[in-house]
Formats: sequence, structure tokens, C-alpha cells
Amino acid sequence: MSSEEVRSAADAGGGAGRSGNVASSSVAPPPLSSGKQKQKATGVNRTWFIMSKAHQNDPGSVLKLLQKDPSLVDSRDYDNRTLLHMAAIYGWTDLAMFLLDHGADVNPQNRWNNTPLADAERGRKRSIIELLKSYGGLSLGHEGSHSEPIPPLLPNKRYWEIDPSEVELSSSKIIGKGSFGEILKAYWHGTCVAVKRILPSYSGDERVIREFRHEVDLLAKLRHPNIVQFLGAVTEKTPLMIITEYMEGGDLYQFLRKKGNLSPSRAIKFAIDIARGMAYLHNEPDVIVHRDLKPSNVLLVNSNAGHLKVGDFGLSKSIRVGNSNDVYRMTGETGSCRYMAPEVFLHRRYNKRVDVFSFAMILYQMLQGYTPYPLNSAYEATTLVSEGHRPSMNSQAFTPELQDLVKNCWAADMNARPSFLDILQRLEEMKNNMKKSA
Ligand SMILES: Nc1ncnc2c1ncn2[C@@H]1O[C@H](COP(=O)(O)OP(=O)(O)OP(=O)(O)O)[C@@H](O)[C@H]1O
Repeated sequence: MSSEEVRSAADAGGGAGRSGNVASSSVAPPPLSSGKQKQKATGVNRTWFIMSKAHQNDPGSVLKLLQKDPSLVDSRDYDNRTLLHMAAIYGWTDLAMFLLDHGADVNPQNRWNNTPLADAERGRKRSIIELLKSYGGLSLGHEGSHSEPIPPLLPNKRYWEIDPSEVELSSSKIIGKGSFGEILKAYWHGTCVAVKRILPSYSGDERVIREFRHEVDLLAKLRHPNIVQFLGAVTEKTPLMIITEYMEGGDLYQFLRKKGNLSPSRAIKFAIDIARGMAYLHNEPDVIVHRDLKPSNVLLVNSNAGHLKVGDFGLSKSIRVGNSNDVYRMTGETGSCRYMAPEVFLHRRYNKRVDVFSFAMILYQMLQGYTPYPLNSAYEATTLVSEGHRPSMNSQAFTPELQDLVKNCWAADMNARPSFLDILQRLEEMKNNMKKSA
């Protein structure tokens, strides 16, 4: 069994304390499994670790790490944000001063071409603006929708409880249906939101309530640009509701139905967004296995389709990686058949790489233009896959690199599948090579 196999949340006492972990780093880090190991981190790990502290809005720890190792001043995350960007976004003047005094580049540009000064101006961080200008800061970019600071989690466990009267449902519209409820487009304090409302007929069903609470507990811990943002929940009154940001562009399934197959560059862009969200969920030691990754659970921020997020955590499991020899064994069939890894369908032991398999199926669909085995029922399709068959890749959009990636990700041996951090690196490389050859 591999070192990445995991045991169940119930066995391990659940996956606690995921307060803003990020999976972003300039280089894919080897997994960290304990606090002590973090201290002994390698160069690659140190970059990842310091960026994760910055993303957790923890300037104190960032400063301590920098004092120990000033060579980290120009560390970057996957979005090419430096510590100076983070200081500008959050308004950490002392930290910005330390960085600049220790030779940090004053005008690095992130993925959206924003410099720290542009970010500070967007957030109206006056003292940082002055500081950056005094060091020759230039205001370039300004287009980043991804640079807003994320407020730290409040210690109060139920800070997210919403009174149903706050949710304006009279003019709401049903936008989706799930197993136990419906998804509505509604308004919360004047803001358009998505409301997952449990149907009254299930409001007394203990199993449904347990699953609902589990989803709320899990969602409340998640904060990442590629994860649909949880805003609050109604758990003390009926109907039970989960309120998340509204994703104007709808889901990827509908999008692909309209568009057919995507160009390699667009599929890579979409795949990067999905892989980013998934790398965050799979971040050890508090691993979240989504278990139901499929196109209808990937949502588009708006109709420009420039930004995707992973949603629907109804079936996700929070798992604290403990004994590396244990695996999670599923008790019932879970997830959506057509995108499901064979080990799940066959009720075998599985680990977080089930999500990598589902990711391969989504990538396949984006490039091929239709679902895997469209002429077969979902059950037949999964049976074929469990017998070792894979759908043929005969669209022009499959570049050799994308073909290899899909093949690796749907490997029958779950331990042969790459991690989402590896996937991200490969996709980023493909993207850069395409840019160079354009
Ligand atoms: N935040 C959102 N913004 C816009 N549309 C959404 C949002 N959340 C869900 N939807 C729409 O509603 C559909 C169903 O949502 P979702 O899968 O979360 O429901 P569910 O009850 O968990 O379903 P299931 O029983 O399949 O798990 C999605 O495919 C999507 O089209």
C-alpha cells in the first residue's frame, strides 16, 4: 500500500482545523505530514510553507520564517504572487518594509500582471502605497479579481449561522435539483447567492440532517479561489439551507453541452482551475476527498468562462492522514457512476486519487466533446472502465502531452496516478509552451 493511502475520518477522529490552508506554491512541494517535519523543510517546502502562512493571513509567522531565512523574500505561489503582493493585499506594512529592506523586488507581477502597488491601491492600503512608492513601486495591472484579502476565520464556531429571514426567497428561482433538495438563486442582504434548500420532506430524516451538517462543517473550513465560497447556513431552523456565492456561468456540464469540445488551450485553462481547487482539498494532513467530482459540480464564475470553481461537497470526506498504511473503505456506492474510479465502483479500498481519476474523465470530456461512453448507460460505462477499458481519444484536441496526462490520471492502479500538484505543474508547462509557440 502506498504512503498516501488514508484512513476514514471516523477512525481518525475527523479532519479538523483547516483554516485557510493553501496548496499554492511556486514548486510542487512534497507532502508535509507533521509540524516537526515542517520545521525541517527543504528549500521547496520552505517556499510552500511560507506562502501558506501568508495565505492564512499570518504575518507574524511569515516574519519569523523570513528572519530565519531571508532568502525567502521573493517566494511565489502558483499565481505568481510574492510575499510583497500578500503584504500589499492585507496591509502588512512592517512585513513589507522588512521585505524591501532585504532586497525583495518592488515590482513583481502576478498571474494577472498586477504589481504589489496595484494591489495596495485596489485595497486602499494607504501606508503600503506610500511605502511602495518610496521604493520605486509602479502601479501595473489592476485587473486581478483574485487579490481581495480573505478575512481570517472567526474563533466562534457558529459565526456562519444565518437567520432565514435574511434570505430573500420570494423572488427566488430554482436553478438546480439535487438528491435531497433544490438549488435556488436568491438574495441575501441584496447580494445574489445560491441557496441549497433541503426539501421539507427530508427535514426530519436523520441521515439527511447528518449529511447536511457534515457538508456545512466541511464547507465552513474551506477558502480558496477555486472552491465555491460558503457564505453561511441555516442549521437551527427549517428549511435547512446552505448559502454559497452564486456562480453566474452555471455548471461545466451545461457549458460543454453547448460548446462541444474545447480547444487544448481552453481545456488546459479550465483543468488548471479544477486542479488548483483539488490540490487545496488534497493538502495533507487534512485531506478532503471530494468523491463526486464531475462536470455538473464544477461551476463557472461568469459567462466569460474565465474562472472555474469546484463545488458540491455533499459526498466529500474529511480525512486526517495518520497511519500511512491504512486506506479508506467505502461502505456504500458513492459519487456519480460515469466519472467514478473503478476501485470505488468495485467497493475496493481507495484513497484520494479517486478524485484524480474523475479529473481525467472531465479532462477527457472537455477535449473529446462528449461524456465517456455516451452511448452506454452510466452503469454500463463504469462497468467497462472497471474491466480495464478506457474511452478512445480521437479528437484533434488531444495533444500528445494531454493524452499522456489523461492516461496517467485514469491509470487502473490508483497509486500510479499523479497528485494534483504534479498535474498542475504539467498543465502550467503545457500552457507556457503554447504561449511560447503562439
Ligand atoms: N453556487 C451555485 N451557483 C450557480 N449554480 C449552482 C450553484 N450550486 C449549484 N448550482 C447548480 O445546481 C446544480 C446542482 O447543484 P449541486 O450538485 O450542488 O446539488 P446537490 O443537491 O448537492 O446535488 P447532488 O445530489 O447531485 O449531489 C449544479 O449542477 C448547478 O447547475
